[in-house]
Amino acid sequence: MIKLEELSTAVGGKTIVQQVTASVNKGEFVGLVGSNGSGKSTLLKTIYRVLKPQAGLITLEGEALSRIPLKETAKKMAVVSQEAPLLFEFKVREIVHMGRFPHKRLLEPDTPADEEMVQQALQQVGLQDKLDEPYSGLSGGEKQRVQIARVLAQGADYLILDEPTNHLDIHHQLHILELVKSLEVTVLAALHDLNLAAMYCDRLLVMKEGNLVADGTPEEVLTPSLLAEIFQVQAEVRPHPVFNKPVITFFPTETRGRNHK
Ligand SMILES: Nc1ncnc2c1ncn2[C@@H]1O[C@H](COP(=O)(O)OP(=O)(O)OP(=O)(O)O)[C@@H](O)[C@H]1O
Repeated sequence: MIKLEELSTAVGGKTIVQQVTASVNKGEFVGLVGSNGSGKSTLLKTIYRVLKPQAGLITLEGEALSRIPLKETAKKMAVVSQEAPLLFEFKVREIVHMGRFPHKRLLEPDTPADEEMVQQALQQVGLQDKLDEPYSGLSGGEKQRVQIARVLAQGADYLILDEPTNHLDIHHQLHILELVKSLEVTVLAALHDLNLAAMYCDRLLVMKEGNLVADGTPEEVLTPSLLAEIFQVQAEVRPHPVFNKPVITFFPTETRGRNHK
């Protein structure tokens, strides 16, 4: 379980995340949603320890995160972040092997078991053919799938994903979210596509201007009034005809009301 207690984070002297109290229970797939600039990435960066909390506490399985050595955190928590600048040229297999680093001593060579995990992870994201290709030559969506493969190879119980599907076509969006869901790990993922969030998440946390303003199941949270408040859009929410999850239909701004006299 990841627990946030009154968590605040400042960037450049400005408090961005404001006193967020929330939890991600073991085995849950929790979506983090909110408008651009609402603080989702900043909150996730604080959880994966790129940023230090300004105030408050984060615990992982009951232990204060700040007291857990970074390498131990990496064994438990894998991250797909938005920015992954690479200064050197790596092959796809080398990127995925990086997922094994937390499990090894410095300069310890890769074992056949590591190699098998790497190959299996690439197979799971459908990129086994790209094993020896340069990472920099891949498309944005392929790079994102390699990052997911790295996370799979890491074998962590907690996944922190910052918009893990924003470069993917619809087939791969569904495939990756289904794959992540099937792992039965604990997931906290910032997602922009609210219909996908509704389909895959057990619970949604909604951010607005750095505050957590809603926390509940997709059915509880994704109401027309919340969508209007958070995203300034008019929308209709109905249950999915097969899966019974909420499906949101948005009304384009310029035709708002035209067909609904
Ligand atoms: N390094 C930084 N320096 C200054 N301001 C920052 C920095 N990082 C984030 N911010 C500010 O913090 C706010 C929240 O940004 P954050 O990236 O956390 O939002 P987000 O909800 O993830 O947005 P998006 O949906 O656009 O990815 C924004 O106003 C942003 O400008």
